[in-house]
Amino acid sequence: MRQFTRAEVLKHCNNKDCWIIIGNKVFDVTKFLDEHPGGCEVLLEKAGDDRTEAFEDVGHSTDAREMSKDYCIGEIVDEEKQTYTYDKKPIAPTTTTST
Ligand code: HEM
Repeated sequence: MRQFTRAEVLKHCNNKDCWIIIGNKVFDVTKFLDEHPGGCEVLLEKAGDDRTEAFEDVGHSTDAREMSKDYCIGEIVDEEKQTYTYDKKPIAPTTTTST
């Protein structure tokens, strides 16, 4: 898989050339701008940036996650990989404690 630095991805930040980062993967969503059910604005407003939290906050469907694979062009270089908040959550919580 091709590797990119975050600085490199940030250069692709307009409607003719729009990349975003989700979960340390790099997506070229230029051709997807007109097709995104959530609109092109949300993709363009922080084009070139890390959109992991926003992507997760929307609660994208499994279909959406599958669809994103078509646009994946590589990943972030190892030195710049992030640990996201969802990485820290337990995968299968066995108890639900509310305080
Ligand atoms: C490659 C990346 C992405 C793909 C393939 C994708 C795909 C989709 C799809 C298929 C939907 C329809 C609902 C669903 O199936 O979940 C959707 C809705 C939406 N997406 Fe994305 N999305 C991407 C990135 C993003 C990002 C970065 C944002 C940033 C906020 C975003 C915001 C939204 C919003 C606001 C909706 C509308 C939700 C609604 O109206 O209920 N998406 N997206």
